[in-house]
Amino acid sequence: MTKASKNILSVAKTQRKKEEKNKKPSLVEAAPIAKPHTASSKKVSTKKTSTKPALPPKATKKNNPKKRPNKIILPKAGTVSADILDTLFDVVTSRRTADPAISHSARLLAKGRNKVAQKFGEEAVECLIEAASGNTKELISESADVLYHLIVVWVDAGLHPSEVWAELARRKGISGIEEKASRPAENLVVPLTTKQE
Ligand SMILES: N=c1c2ncn([C@@H]3O[C@H](COP(=O)(O)OP(=O)(O)OP(=O)(O)O)[C@@H](O)[C@H]3O)c2ncn1[C@@H]1O[C@H](COP(=O)(O)O)[C@@H](O)[C@H]1O
Repeated sequence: MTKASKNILSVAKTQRKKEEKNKKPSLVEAAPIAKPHTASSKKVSTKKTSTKPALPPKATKKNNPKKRPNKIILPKAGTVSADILDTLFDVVTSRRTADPAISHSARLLAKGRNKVAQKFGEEAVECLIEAASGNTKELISESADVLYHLIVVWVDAGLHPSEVWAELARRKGISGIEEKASRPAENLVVPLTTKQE
């Protein structure tokens, strides 16, 4: 190596160190970096150092793929639609004939209607406990359990989600208060006991 190229290498290293000190590289920047365009490097690079490879980036915690832990990227709230319920229904339906040894849905469905209904009730109670306790994070998890087990109930009952969606659509725009007031008088529940008795 000539004295001139040693000097260039030394200038490049110092420059790179300065740059790394001033900013944290992103994953995109982890690609090999080009040599800095200093006046001296430009002058000589066309002759003696043009064939030399660029210096590899220094491994840091952020750009070293060997040290980066595998991250599971979960969908963010707002990026998944309720269509996932229809997909889940199709999956659980397909499990009716699956091996109970490898499918929780198959195992549950094989236990019969009472067990399916009981599991849904248990999950609903767990959900309401989290709601009443104000535990938002746990409420998300328990709500997902409730929806899954409700879908198992539907599969067991031979009911298609579109029937429930249609019922919700029918109710759209009808206030619950208005609907209750329009019920026939015989449907009103009369208390069996009163405080006067
Ligand atoms: N969303 C769910 C889901 N939510 C909860 N669970 C399971 O429901 C079970 C509830 O646990 P519990 O201990 O309360 O109930 P348990 O194991 O029946 O116990 P016991 O009450 O009988 O004593 C757990 O095993 C959970 O993993 C679910 N299992 C499956 N799904 C979905 O259903 C798909 C099909 O699953 P498999 O049928 O297992 O292939 C999966 O890909 C998921 O998308």
